[in-house]
This record gives sequence, C-alpha cells and structure tokens, in this order.
Amino acid sequence: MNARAPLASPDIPPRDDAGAFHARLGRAAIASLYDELALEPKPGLVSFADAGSHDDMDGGTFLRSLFALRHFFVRVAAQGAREADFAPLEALGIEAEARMLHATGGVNTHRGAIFTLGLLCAAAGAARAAGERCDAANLRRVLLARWGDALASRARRALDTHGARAARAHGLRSASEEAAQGLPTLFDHVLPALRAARGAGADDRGAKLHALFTAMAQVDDTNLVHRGGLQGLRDAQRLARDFLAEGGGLRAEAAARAARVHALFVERRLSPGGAADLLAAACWVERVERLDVASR
Ligand SMILES: CC(C)(COP(=O)(O)OP(=O)(O)OC[C@H]1O[C@@H](n2cnc3c(N)ncnc32)[C@H](O[C@H]2O[C@H](COP(=O)(O)OP(=O)(O)OP(=O)(O)O)[C@@H](O)[C@H]2O)[C@@H]1O)[C@@H](O)C(=O)NCCC(=O)NCCS
Ligand SMILES: Nc1ncnc2[nH]cnc12
Repeated sequence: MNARAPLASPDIPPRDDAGAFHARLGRAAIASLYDELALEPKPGLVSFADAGSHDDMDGGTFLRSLFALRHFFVRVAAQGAREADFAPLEALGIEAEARMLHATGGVNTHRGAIFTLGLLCAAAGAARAAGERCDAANLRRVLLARWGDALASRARRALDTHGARAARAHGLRSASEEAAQGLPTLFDHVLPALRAARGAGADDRGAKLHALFTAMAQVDDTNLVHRGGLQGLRDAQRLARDFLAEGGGLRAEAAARAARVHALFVERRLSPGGAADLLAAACWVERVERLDVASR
C-alpha cells in the first residue's frame, strides 16, 4: 500500500469542490467567532480574561456553544447554494439556536451571530454557486436580492424578543432590520474600520478594537437597551465615539483605554452583544475574501 495515498473512510463521502468550499466558509465562521471571544479587553463582553457584565456565562460557555454550531454554518452555506427560499434558512437557524441552548444549559451566547453569520454564509454559498466572487459588495448584493423581501417582512412581524421590544419602544434598527437593509452597519462602517486600521499599521488587537468600537458607536445594539434602557445605549455610543475620536485602536494605549471603558460597562452591567457579532462578521468577510481568491 502506498503510505502517501489519502486514507478513504467508508463513513465520510468525498467532498466535491462546492462541499469543500462550504466547509471552509463554516470554519471561517467558527474562527471569526473565536477571534471575537479571544479579543480583550472589550467592554462588558465575555473573554477568556473575565466574564464582563455577565454572571451566567464565561469563556467556556462560549467554547461549548461554538462546538455545537460547527456544522450549522456549513449546512446553511450549502442551503444558500441551492437557491433556497428564506424558510429553510430560518429552519436551520432555529435548529442551531436549540443546539446552542442545549450546549450552554439555556444561555443565549450566539443568537445574533447565528442569524447574521448564518445569512452571510448562505449569501456566500449562493454567490459561489452563481460563479460570482465572495467579496463584500457581492455578498451584500446577493443577500438583498435573494432574501431581502423575506427579511423585510420578518422585520415587520411583532416578535416578543428583547430586540423587537426595544426597537418598537424606541424606533431603533434591530438585528432583523439590519439584515433586511443588507447589513449597512457591517458593510458601511465596521468592515471599512477594520481595513482602515490594518492599513494604517494597527496591530491585530488594535484593528479589532477599532472595528468593535466602531460597531458600538454605530449600531442600535438592543442588548444595551435591554440592560440599560435607551440611556444605556446612548452612553455606550458616546463612550465608543470618544474612544475613536482619541485615535481608537491606532493608539499605543488602545488596550489600556479599552480596559477603562470595560470597567465602566461592568459597573452598569452593560454588554454590547450586537456589536460583538458585527466584529465577528467583519473578521469573517476578511477571511472569506482571502479564501475565495485562494480557491479559484
Ligand atoms: C431575528 C432574531 C435574531 C431575533 O432578533 P430580535 O432583534 O428580534 O431579538 P433578540 O432575540 O433580542 O436577538 C437579537 C440578537 O442580535 C444581536 N443584536 C442586538 N442588537 C443588534 C443589532 N441592532 N444589529 C445586529 N445584531 C444585534 C444580539 O446578539 C448577541 O447578544 C446575545 C448575548 O446577549 P446577552 O447580553 O447575554 O443577552 P440575553 O441573554 O438575550 O439577555 P440577558 O442576559 O440580559 O437577560 C447573543 O445572542 C449575541 O449573538 C441580540 O441578542 C432571531 O432570534 C431569529 O429570528 N432567529 C431565527 C433564525 C433565523 O431566522 N435565521 C436566519 C437564517 S440563518
Ligand atoms: N463575547 C461576548 N460576550 C457577551 N455577549 C456576546 N455576544 C456575542 N459575543 C459576546
């Protein structure tokens, strides 16, 4: 037997090119969520250093959640490639939420990420199947063209969630509305901030802090409203704008300044989970643009 021959397993069917690409999209999603989790210090959020403003979860809870989600992102990318309507994507998303809750003992670690990154994986699967590049502009266009109408009618539905209640009470743009509009905060603000910071010479942590604080300054993070009311959201946005105005992630002292904001958030139990998801989504788009080019 040739010792270098690839091992064939009777249980695992060989992957075609599309299947291999969907697996890479899924791995990129898990790696990007890990990037977000591992970044520290970050305001009020869980990292491996501490649990921020949370008493029901820590870094280990997030790792269990990530392990439970590893197949979801691959499957949703494959559904996207099949020209799926919104309904099968939604069914996969609901199943993934159940897996997450099972893995974490009922704690919501990644509901927003399942939604936003799930849609992005589906859009990448669809773009690739149509022979188009998986770059930021195409991903946004495909998302809107394929599922924009369904997402808009979903956003109008009166859901009984923290996010929907906060959006109704204060006229905010919730996670569903962000998606229905083609993720404007991600594509117009957070991803450009990540790229600009890297281009200006920020190190990896500085660039990610720059992107995270940009997300906090821009998005109507309904988690902040749920914990701290409208005032909580506005104060968090102001602190984020101040951080950016003083040089953001480009300054040598960025981490020390982020640690001070972290302490203020923990004092008030604030946690910008929606902004954290947008950082992960920006890291995912960066990765996917690279792997799309490398696999052609
Ligand atoms: C469409 C849904 C995502 C529901 O969305 P909705 O806005 O109605 O409400 P929420 O259930 O409140 O969840 C939204 C989550 O999205 C993140 N988020 C918040 N604001 C925004 C925003 N403006 N733009 C984008 N994303 C946003 C946020 O998720 C992150 O934070 C969560 C952790 O927060 P934590 O502080 O622990 O909060 P809780 O445990 O909830 O409360 P307490 O601890 O304070 O008591 C974590 O999930 C992060 O990811 C919001 O939580 C969706 O549920 C849905 O419809 N799902 C079906 C699946 C589907 O259709 N999928 C589509 C194809 S894949
Ligand atoms: N690191 C984190 N901590 C708390 N909530 C989050 N939602 C998404 N990422 C999070």
